[in-house]
Amino acid sequence: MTERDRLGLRGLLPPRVMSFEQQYDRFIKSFRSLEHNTRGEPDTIVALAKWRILNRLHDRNETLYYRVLIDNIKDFAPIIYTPTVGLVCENYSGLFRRPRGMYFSAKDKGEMMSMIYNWPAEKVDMIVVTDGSRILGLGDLGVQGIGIPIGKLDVYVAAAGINPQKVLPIMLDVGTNNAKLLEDKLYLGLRQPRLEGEEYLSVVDEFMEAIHARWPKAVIQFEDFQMKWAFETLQRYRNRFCMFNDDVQGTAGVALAGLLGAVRAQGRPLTDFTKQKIVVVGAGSAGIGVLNMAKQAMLRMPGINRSGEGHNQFWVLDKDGLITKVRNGLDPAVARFARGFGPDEIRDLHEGASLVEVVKKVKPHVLLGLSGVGGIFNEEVLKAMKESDSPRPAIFAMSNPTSKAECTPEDVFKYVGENAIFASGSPFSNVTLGNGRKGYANQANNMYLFPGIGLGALLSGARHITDGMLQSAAECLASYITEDEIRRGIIFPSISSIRHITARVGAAVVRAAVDEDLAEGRCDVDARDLKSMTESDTVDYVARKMWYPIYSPLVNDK
Ligand SMILES: NC(=O)C1=CN([C@@H]2O[C@H](COP(=O)(O)OP(=O)(O)OC[C@H]3O[C@@H](n4cnc5c(N)ncnc54)[C@H](O)[C@@H]3O)[C@@H](O)[C@H]2O)C=CC1
Ligand SMILES: CC(=O)C(=O)O
Ligand SMILES: [Mg+2]
Repeated sequence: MTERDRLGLRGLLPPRVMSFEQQYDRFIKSFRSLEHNTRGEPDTIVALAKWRILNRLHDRNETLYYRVLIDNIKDFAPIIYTPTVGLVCENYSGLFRRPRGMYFSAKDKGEMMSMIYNWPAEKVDMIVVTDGSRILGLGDLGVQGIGIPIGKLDVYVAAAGINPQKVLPIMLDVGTNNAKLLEDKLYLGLRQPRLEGEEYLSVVDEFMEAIHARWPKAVIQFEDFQMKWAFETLQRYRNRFCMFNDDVQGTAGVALAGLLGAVRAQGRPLTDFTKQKIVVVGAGSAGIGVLNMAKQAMLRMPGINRSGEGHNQFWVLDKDGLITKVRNGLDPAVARFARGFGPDEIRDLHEGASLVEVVKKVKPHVLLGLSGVGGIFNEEVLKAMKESDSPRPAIFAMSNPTSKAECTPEDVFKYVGENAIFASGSPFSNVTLGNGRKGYANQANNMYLFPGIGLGALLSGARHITDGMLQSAAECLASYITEDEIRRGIIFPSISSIRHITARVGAAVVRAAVDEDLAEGRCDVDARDLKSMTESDTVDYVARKMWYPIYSPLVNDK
């Protein structure tokens, strides 16, 4: 009541004061009754209804929203993140009620340095930016892609404890090539084809300079840019700004942790990673990111010729089938992984060979999908995986959202066998196998790493994010799982532990920055303080820095 008096609210609210706990319970109760009342309705209707009730809470009470999210992250991540966030982006024009974040468009050229000051918060720590050109596996969604930075930053708040007052979701609207959106009268973005070449880059350059001018210490995460711009912007900015590309670098670390888990699941030492035969379906920003990081990890292992010559454990397919050295016009990033034609190299395969042919001939240990093509690991492909040279064949169906997953866990345990290891980008339920055993549906999503990469980079005060920092993040995630869990087919921890995982990953990133002499520290913790911390001090420090949602008194009680 004192607070109401001091804020001039007496009479503007009903008399009874509800506690935080009561408000929390009331929300959860209304959420559960929504679940009950929509039982039997189509999945998309239910998903959007759940998203709406959470979004309304987000708009009116940030503290309660984030507490609800943190406490129920396993239940709510599929609503604010993949898969529902994909549906929200697709229907953004109809769902739009109020803006969130900032929108920089091609029309703002020359104005960005001043418009950045329109953002009302004094301080920004974490930025997620997209140009909407490749939203999950849903393609070019133009301005509607803003849902992705919003969802990613919700995960930052929940997992990394970034203060929600200091996050900024950003849409760079440079047009869209999606004909349906260009014709849609309700479409909220620029109705023009995407800028290309130098015109495109000059918009992104100006945007990056504007951000850097106002918040030089902010970490900038690039998200869901189409492949050519994902790689180009990463090369262009990674040594000049504190930025990373989550689809290329975050995904790679998560996939590497999963690949190492698959080696352990076979009861083999980690150094046997160099002998794994890995088929990757999808040679886009995510697939190539994974291949680069996996190759680097192999080259660090003992007994491997460090030039990497003669060592190609990967068979990579894109929409035109198996990629070989005779393919014309290959992007140099992809060409590194093209198969040659030596007797060992090609295994009776040919340029453009189909997935099923490749799996039958190679008998891979791992089949990893980042293709954006739902169901491409069909019955025939999965049955061929049963003949894998691994006693525990691993299938990673990493494309998002759920409709784009390369296969389901049910099909994997049915066609590949109960010993298979399964992981997917979007969440699936575990599968009940015979004898009361469980087939684990692991989630292999970059959400295990990006919050820790961003938080670690921020707290280290490093001016850029190096491969060493990313590698430490991946190794930290890989070592999180115990031998017993691995034996049972669990290769990723539960999303419920995301804060705990993020504190560790964040600390690993800080330590790597210290080791590379890049950590400058932040606020009252300087480079020397960071240097003097042990590993466990660093975990404590990172955990202590996490924001946690409670009502802070605005006035002190008498
Ligand atoms: N689980 C996770 O954490 C992540 C998942 N992803 C998912 O990965 C997917 C791909 O993302 P990007 O690599 O950025 O997209 P991209 O558009 O850059 O690449 C897609 C690749 O798939 C290939 N492809 C298309 N049709 C194919 C077919 N029928 N057979 C074989 N290959 C085919 C294309 O040729 C291209 O090489 C998306 O669905 C995205 O949601 C991306 C990042 C993280
Ligand atoms: C998870 C993610 O970043 C993607 O699907 O693009
Ligand atoms: Mg992404």
